[in-house]
Amino acid sequence: MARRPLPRILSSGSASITRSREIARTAADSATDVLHPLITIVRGLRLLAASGRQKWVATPKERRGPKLFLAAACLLAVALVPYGPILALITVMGAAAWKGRERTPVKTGPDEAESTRLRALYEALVPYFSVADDPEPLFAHGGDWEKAFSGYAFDGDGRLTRLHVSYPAYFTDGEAAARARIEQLLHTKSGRGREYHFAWDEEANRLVMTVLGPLSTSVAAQRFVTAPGETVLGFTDPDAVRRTVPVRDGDTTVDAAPVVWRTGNRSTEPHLLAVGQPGSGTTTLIRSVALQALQQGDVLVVDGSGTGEYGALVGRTGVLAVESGLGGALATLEWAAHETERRLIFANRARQGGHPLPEDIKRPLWILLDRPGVLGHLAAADGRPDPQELLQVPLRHGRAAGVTVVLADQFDALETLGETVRTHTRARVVLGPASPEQITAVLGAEPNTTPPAEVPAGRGYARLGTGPVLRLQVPATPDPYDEDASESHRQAVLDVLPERPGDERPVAAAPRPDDAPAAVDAHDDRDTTEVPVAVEAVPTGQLAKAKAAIAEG
Ligand SMILES: Nc1ncnc2c1ncn2[C@@H]1O[C@H](COP(=O)(O)OP(=O)(O)OP(=O)(O)O)[C@@H](O)[C@H]1O
Repeated sequence: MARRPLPRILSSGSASITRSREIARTAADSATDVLHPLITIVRGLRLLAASGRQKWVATPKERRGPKLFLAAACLLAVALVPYGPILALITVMGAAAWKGRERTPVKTGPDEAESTRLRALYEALVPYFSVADDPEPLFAHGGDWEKAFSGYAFDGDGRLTRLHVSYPAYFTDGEAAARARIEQLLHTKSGRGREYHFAWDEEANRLVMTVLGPLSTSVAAQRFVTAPGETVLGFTDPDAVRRTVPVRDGDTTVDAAPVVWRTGNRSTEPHLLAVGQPGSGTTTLIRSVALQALQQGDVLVVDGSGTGEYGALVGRTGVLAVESGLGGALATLEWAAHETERRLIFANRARQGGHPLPEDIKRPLWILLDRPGVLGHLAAADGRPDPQELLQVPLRHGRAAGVTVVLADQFDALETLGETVRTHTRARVVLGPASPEQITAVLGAEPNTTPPAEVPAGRGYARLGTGPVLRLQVPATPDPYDEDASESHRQAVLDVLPERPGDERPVAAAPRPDDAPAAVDAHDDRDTTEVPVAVEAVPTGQLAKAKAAIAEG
């Protein structure tokens, strides 16, 4: 059926109506612009009159007479003074203009979009925070969300950044699963991709959700202001720890909140285990710990990944060995086990005899083991003992002997870690993207934040013993020979690296005490029988003897 055209009056009429409306709107806008000063003065006069009336009403009756007399006298004076009335008029107009000026309105409540968001959140929480026979439900479909949300804040994009939720006392906030459901829901509804912190106040039945800003990634390796025996694992949220340290951040110095790990014979977490996905920054963490350890102690590095990422440490003062081959690793760890026993015996003798500790056992010894899982695999294939077995003595007795063990591995190697390692590494770190379950498996507790799916390298969580789970950003400590790393960060590492005594000589020929192990070149010698040549240069060293024995059989 052919469509009949609209009557002319209707089709052209609507266009002319729209045009007239536009003209009227433009005229109104222009008039408002022109009359704006007048409108301001009138508004101001109205406000002045209102405030005058209020003052008059508030004046006690017995004082009204004198006030009236004073006002009349002023008026008379103004009238008699030359140009008085004109000046008075200008003053009143000026005061009215000032009073009537438009001020930015103070925001007193959520706008429409924000109210809609809060209502949606409230409705989503109803099934979790209500029961059928509650006579006065705080959460009910179509209920009053303002009673349940006592505080809230939004960012410039209209996304929630803080929310205070009051919940009914019968909600099972003691159950981790119940809490996790609420956290998951709030996290999802408030926008993914950000990290949320949840603080449950079980006594007051209140939950505070806060969106956490990202931790700074610009702090690089440097000499941190710490006491002897303290190592900065990284930096966390300012309100999570009680202390701050001044750190260089680019060209400025800022106060940062450190995650400080205490080692030594009073430490309750004498050894550390770091776990992450490949590329999450565990090697960088070990490098950062090594640089700090070298300020007061000696370091043995065993690099199971064999990628030569510790090459910059080779031959530095205090670096006793950097090993990556299985044979060398076994020998080094065997030496470390004997050294732990020796230190223990001498320390006991000194204590029993009432003497101070001998100088040669005072310097802390650090055993840094990256990817022990790989070495364990190689050892099993070659019918040799797992290097982890040699760690039993340092792990068990290291605290009293001034020996600290740091291990790092990937999630998939967690099962290969033995019982001794698990029991004695009470300082724990998880780096990189990880599920709440993975984090809980390593730290023994859930983080009270929602781990985001994407995190920069060196970002994760730390837990010292039974302490709280802390967010962590490890200082940027790249391999200074890694040309892909930032030049300033590489230079920062070079600045804190100890010197190489006699840089012009071969590393192995550097002078060492007789019983100290040799500085061994960090080649990835996957040959499991060959002992690195450097060891032969110190035939009197204990490490050399141990290596020779292992090489023989
Ligand atoms: N804290 C950090 N700050 C800045 N960059 C970092 C940090 N940690 C690691 N990186 C960068 O991330 C990359 C991987 O780091 P790293 O080698 O330490 O990871 P990994 O966990 O040992 O990985 P893999 O075991 O696969 O070698 C490197 O380029 C390193 O410079």
